[in-house]
Amino acid sequence: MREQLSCHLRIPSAMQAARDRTSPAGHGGFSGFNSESQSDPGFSWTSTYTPRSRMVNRKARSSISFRERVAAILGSCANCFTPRPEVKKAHENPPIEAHDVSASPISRISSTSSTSNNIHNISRQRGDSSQTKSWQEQFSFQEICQATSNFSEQNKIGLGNFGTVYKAKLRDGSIIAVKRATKMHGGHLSEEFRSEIQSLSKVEHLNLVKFLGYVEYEDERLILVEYVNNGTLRQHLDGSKGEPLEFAQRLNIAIDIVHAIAYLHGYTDHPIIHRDIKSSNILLTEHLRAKVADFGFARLAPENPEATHVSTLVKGTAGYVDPEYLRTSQLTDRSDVYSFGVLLVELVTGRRPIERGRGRGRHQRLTTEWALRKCREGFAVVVMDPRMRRTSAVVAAVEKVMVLAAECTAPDRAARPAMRRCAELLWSVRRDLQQEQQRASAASAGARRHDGSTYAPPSVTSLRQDRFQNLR
Ligand SMILES: Nc1ncnc2c1ncn2[C@@H]1O[C@H](COP(=O)(O)OP(=O)(O)OP(=O)(O)O)[C@@H](O)[C@H]1O
Repeated sequence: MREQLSCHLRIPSAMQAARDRTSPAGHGGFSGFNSESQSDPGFSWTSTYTPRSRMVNRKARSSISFRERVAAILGSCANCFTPRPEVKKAHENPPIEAHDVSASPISRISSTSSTSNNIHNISRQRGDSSQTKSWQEQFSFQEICQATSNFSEQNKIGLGNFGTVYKAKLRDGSIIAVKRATKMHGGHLSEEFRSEIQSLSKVEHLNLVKFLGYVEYEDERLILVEYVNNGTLRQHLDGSKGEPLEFAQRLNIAIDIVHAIAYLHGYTDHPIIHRDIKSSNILLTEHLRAKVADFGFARLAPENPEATHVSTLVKGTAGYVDPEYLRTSQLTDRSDVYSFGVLLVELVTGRRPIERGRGRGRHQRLTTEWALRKCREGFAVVVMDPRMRRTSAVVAAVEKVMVLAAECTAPDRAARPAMRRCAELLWSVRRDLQQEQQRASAASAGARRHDGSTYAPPSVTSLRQDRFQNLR
């Protein structure tokens, strides 16, 4: 753990360089990395696919120390391109009743204080001279009690392994999310760890949930993060939130996710591995922008450039964990790529990685295995979430995404593409889809103009089975 912590501390020195590589554009991509300029990379059909999704004992996760959980959540970060934390204003959210709580005297400390105390502030200096005013968030346990109406049921928004998540309204009207550790996660936080928190809090990206601060008070441990107001991707795929997502929206979400993870992996010479990429860790904004949350298991990639992995206790979520990581306990950025591949299948099918309710045996229960088998047989259209509209353009795009998913989930991690490569591929899929849809709508308009008939898109049966022919 000590080694891990020391790795974390080196991040900020290279932060600016990493920032520079990140595009301010929403679904755009990396700067200096123009999606339009990418030639259609096509797909190399060389990977072999024999997914071996396995269960991970979730109980093992509860043994994770508070330190480890916090360390990681911290990557939940911020938008590099705005001067202020993008917290929701009161008028955008249901009001939260704040009432007084009796609390022990709380003293404030600055983020630079070296004294042990119960309040921790994160200050961020912005390099942009137009945004010279650095901002500093200060939080006390008492304030958070008030902001959450004393951790009322009404303000409870979720429950995870770390603890309970609450919505909180700060005095300035901002809305944030507060993760309150269950007491078993308690423990004293060292100065070293506080310093680490300060460091990791500087990892910022539009598609990462911002870390705002933390509070340590008696046996209470609170992590304060940006509130993202439109539920998790899993809730949307389950249909418990919002309208059914169309494929183009899912593709945009995948691209947001790939940007966030590629950013972490490309974080200077000390990449960060998320380790728990899953649909319930993807939060959506009202505009369906995705933000990757919960660095619950994050840790840094190998510090030594010659080292190819870090050895670690296997952690993650059943169905998403890289089988090679499970087998060897050796973690690389390609373990995140595996989880991302599973997530791609989830986006296309709408199903969870493990569908316990679907009959006996592995036939349909292991979604990735099932879906890729269907694709290899030429039935990509069958695996599509039935709530999505199907056109030939969409089916063609789905096929490409499924091929990428097959590559990402290749048993041999050396065969898996880097996240940056995944981004390039998804950009090209989106570009092709948009062009195809524009052509179709132009043809439709033209057809109506000339003869009054409506445009009939090509049959979806014209699947390009050859895409999958080399996938085993
Ligand atoms: N920043 C946030 N903004 C809005 N809602 C959030 C936020 N963070 C978490 N939530 C809600 O709280 C729930 C629990 O989140 P948490 O990160 O603690 O656990 P989880 O990711 O669902 O599971 P696990 O602990 O296994 O990672 C989420 O599913 C989500 O509904």
